[in-house]
Amino acid sequence: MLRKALTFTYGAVAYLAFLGAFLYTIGFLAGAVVPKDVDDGTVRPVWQAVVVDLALLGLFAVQHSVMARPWFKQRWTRIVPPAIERSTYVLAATVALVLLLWLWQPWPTTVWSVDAGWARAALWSLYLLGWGFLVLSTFALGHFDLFGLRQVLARRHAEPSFREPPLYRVIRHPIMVGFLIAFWAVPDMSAGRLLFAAASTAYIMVGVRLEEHDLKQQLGAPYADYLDRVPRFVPRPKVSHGEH
Ligand SMILES: C[S@@+](CC[C@H](N)C(=O)[O-])C[C@H]1O[C@@H](n2cnc3c(N)ncnc32)[C@H](O)[C@@H]1O
Repeated sequence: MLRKALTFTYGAVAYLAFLGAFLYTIGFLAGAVVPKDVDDGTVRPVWQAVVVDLALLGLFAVQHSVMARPWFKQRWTRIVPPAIERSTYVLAATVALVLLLWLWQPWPTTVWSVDAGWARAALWSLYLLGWGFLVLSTFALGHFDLFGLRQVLARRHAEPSFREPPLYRVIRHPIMVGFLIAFWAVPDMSAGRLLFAAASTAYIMVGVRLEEHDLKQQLGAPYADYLDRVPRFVPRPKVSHGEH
């Protein structure tokens, strides 16, 4: 009974901590609502900001990539109970994200700034739409699975199974598309924010390939067929087959 309660509490704390860091990130990149955003802080020499920021992004990328690999999970679950493997991943991602938000060095030089009110409104709407699309996609794929809550409730590890909910029938990586929209749709782009967007985009391009490679190994023919049928990021126009 105690073990059950502890397992659930661990999963719930990991989820809520991630949710807090995630919501902070929306304000951090928008430069609104939160006390410290992407362009705030003491301005240091550019090379120092670039080195620190790339190291913080690199830490996040390494944590994500290594802990998501099947070989790592296999070894890791000999140490941590399988039921909390995903929650531990979520907690580690939260720590990496909080470090990034906390230690990020500003590079506030303006790269572009859109003046027209209508264009600013359109870009901000797109920004929020990107985050909204991302959250919606997590629910389409399995929100409670992705964040480890189902595993701590069922008290067991979830084996990967192929899923193709409606959004995933159009593109293979809607969550990543949500991130890409949110990273780039911004009326005021500083050099620091551009560094964040460019490095994160490069990481997403690598990360989805690693994920696809693993899923092809784990899920076999249905996923290989899915790779052939469904595009990665950009929906294919529907070809109408006329009557013959
Ligand atoms: C953060 S999600 C990102 C999913 C996808 N790349 C996206 O952008 O929407 C990563 C997890 O989704 C799982 N996943 C991705 N596509 C899947 C599919 N079609 N069926 C089942 N699991 C999938 C991966 O195994 C991984 O654990």
